[in-house]
Amino acid sequence: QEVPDLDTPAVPKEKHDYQSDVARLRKIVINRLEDVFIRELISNANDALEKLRLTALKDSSYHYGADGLNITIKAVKNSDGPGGKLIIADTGIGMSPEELTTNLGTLAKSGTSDFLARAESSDATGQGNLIGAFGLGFYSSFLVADRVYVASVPPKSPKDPNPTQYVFSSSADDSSFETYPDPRGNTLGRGTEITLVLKEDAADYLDPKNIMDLVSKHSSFSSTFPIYLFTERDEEVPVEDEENEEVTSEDADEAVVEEVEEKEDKPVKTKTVHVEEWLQLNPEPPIWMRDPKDVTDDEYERFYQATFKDYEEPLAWHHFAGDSGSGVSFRAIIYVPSRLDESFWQNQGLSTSTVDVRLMVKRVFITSDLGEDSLPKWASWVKAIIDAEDLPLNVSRETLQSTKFLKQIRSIILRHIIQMLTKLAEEDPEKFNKVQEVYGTALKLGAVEDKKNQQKLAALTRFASNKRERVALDEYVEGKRKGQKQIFYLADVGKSVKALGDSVFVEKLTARGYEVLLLNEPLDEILVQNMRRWKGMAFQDVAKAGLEFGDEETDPEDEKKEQEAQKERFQPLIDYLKEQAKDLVRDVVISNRLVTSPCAIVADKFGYTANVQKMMSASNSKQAQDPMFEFAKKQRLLEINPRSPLIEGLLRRVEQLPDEDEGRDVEAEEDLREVVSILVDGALVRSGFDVPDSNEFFKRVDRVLRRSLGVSETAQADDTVKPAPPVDPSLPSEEIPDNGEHWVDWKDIKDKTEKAGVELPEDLKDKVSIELEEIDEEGNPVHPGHDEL
Ligand SMILES: Nc1ncnc2c1ncn2[C@@H]1O[C@H](COP(=O)(O)OP(=O)(O)OP(=O)(O)O)[C@@H](O)[C@H]1O
Repeated sequence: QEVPDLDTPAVPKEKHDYQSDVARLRKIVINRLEDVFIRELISNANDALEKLRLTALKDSSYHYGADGLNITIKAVKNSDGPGGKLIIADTGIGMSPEELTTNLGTLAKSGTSDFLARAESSDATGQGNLIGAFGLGFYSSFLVADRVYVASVPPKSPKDPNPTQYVFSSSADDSSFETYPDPRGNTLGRGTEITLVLKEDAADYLDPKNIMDLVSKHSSFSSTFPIYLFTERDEEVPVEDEENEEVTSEDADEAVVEEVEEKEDKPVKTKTVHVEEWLQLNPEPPIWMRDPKDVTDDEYERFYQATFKDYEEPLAWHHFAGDSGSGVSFRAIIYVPSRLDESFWQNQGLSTSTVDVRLMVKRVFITSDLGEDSLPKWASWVKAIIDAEDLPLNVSRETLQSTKFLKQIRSIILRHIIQMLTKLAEEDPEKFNKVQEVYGTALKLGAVEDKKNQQKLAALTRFASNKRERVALDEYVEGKRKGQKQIFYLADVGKSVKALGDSVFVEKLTARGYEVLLLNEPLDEILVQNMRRWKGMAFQDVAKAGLEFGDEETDPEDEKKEQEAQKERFQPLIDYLKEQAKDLVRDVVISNRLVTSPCAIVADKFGYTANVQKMMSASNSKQAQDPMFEFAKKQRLLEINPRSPLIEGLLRRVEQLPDEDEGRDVEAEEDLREVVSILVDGALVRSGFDVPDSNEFFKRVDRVLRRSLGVSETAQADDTVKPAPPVDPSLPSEEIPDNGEHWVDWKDIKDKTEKAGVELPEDLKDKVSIELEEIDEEGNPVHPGHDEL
């Protein structure tokens, strides 16, 4: 039966304006020719089919019956000239007239403006990727089509037992679109048919071979439903036996003798037939159902890109089958994307996006919303597809919840992602390094937050150290020195690893060959404090009291004696320092951690390290004003290095101070106090703390410098300054011409100001004369001979 054309002038049409973003978007898309359109349309068709299947699962009044769920592609060449149409149809959920208008005429997606900004500003390269990445699906049709018709009709339902098929029509350069009832009537029964009237230069897409290539390149994984391509060809087929027999039987009598010969010689009669065939383009079972041995890396990558709409390749994946423990067997693939979304650290709370974990039952997509069982924050970047074999197919989310399966999925995925990364660390260190670069901090977050998996996750974390770029805790333990019972670390958020390595606290450990973890990420210190020990070794902050090398007992007897002697010898200095620095530290001790530095400030066991103190002050929380904070702040020790010549010199000076009955030398005492105070402040800075009063500190440094240079301590700098001249109200206000440029080139100013003077505009030059005179601070002329000017 002849159907009226899709677009007849007789039909009354409703005209709509595109939402402005859509107009912007179409401009970008249309100007960049890419092959992605077919992938986008297939992916939309797949979504529509999935939606229908889900709806039918939940609502039994919908059924898709025996007519199947599929996607078809058909190229139709123009009979009267070059060019033609490409028709992509699906038997999915379809769209009502209102849906045609809202879905295709508006962009509701939140990321769209962002995309527009990026796409408009970037150059043409990689646009296909961008389009794919942002899934701007339907509009990519205009890459290849001058005009696009979308005919669509929703399935019959009790609410609408007789839905009308509607058409959306728009040309590539229109800023509006039309909708109208399809003049052909309801030709689809159910679903959507997209007709692309191909541009002249897109005629290649009329060749089925090219479409086959494209689909296998971009879309073989975009759909779990069969994709059929219409093919037609002329074929020479042998004429049917019956006909042949008819011919031979006529002259059967004569032919008997020569039968054999005749059969060989006589050309087989053939005829040309026109064969039309729907060829399935994706005959393979879905990738997760296949044996991992038979799936190539390329297939895994393309499947990932198509399913999770990521234009980059995944870093790693793991394909496995298993049993949930509650009797549900499943197959799954989990992927590690090559980058962590920028929003990862910004989003508060649990955030898994809708495509991240796709739960299927017997190949049927059920949900990607695991609700309260979604992955914990640290693993929220995992992309997974999981297909359960034996759940009842009519599962709704509610019944799913009660099957315990969702909860199990969560721990299954977490377990496997940890297993996979652990294996990767052992077998492919290079790739694991990449994983570290992207997910290092997320894994640390996991080790802090996911108590159940803490040990395994902590084993996957890596830290910088004074010996290696990256070290695992287990590697640290392996490399420990004899007797060593502590894992040494120094933490200072934001400092470079090098600066940490150069710290006074690390110098001795480095010199003696101990490994020190250099922690500069916010989560590092939280993690080690949270875990307290690893494989029986306690974490020890090297900036804190309690540092033990573990070989102290084995020190030879005479060495111990020497230490005792040292303590005795330095006692006068220790007493003196204790008194001088009593506001800053609780005690003064001889250090076992310094090599070349004269002294350092060390946090007591329960005091705050510089790092913690900084974080607390910066957070400006109530905590910082808490008296406990003040108390903990002072829980510090001043450690002095007996081998430093400076300390040795200081000891001599303290000993030389005349005591009360000898008559005090006030000046010498003052001198010494100043030196000590600078030394202690220096130690604070060197140990990462702030000096209590930096003005005082620099004044003292200033005085000591004067003394060492032999400059008078009381001589004042000439502190007269030239006051800023007032504005003369009798002159017109100075106007700075606004030429739109607000940046002034410093060089211009310099050239012009080399000589004092005033630049007059050309037209004023002979009308105005200006005299300049130099004035002093009080505003009096400096050169009485100014009238010579
Ligand atoms: N074949 C189709 N059947 C039913 N609805 C469709 C079809 N194609 C598009 N739509 C509807 O039009 C909307 C817009 O499609 P478009 O491709 O522009 O974006 P999208 O599919 O939402 O995004 P993405 O491509 O990232 O999934 C879809 O969300 C869907 O509701």
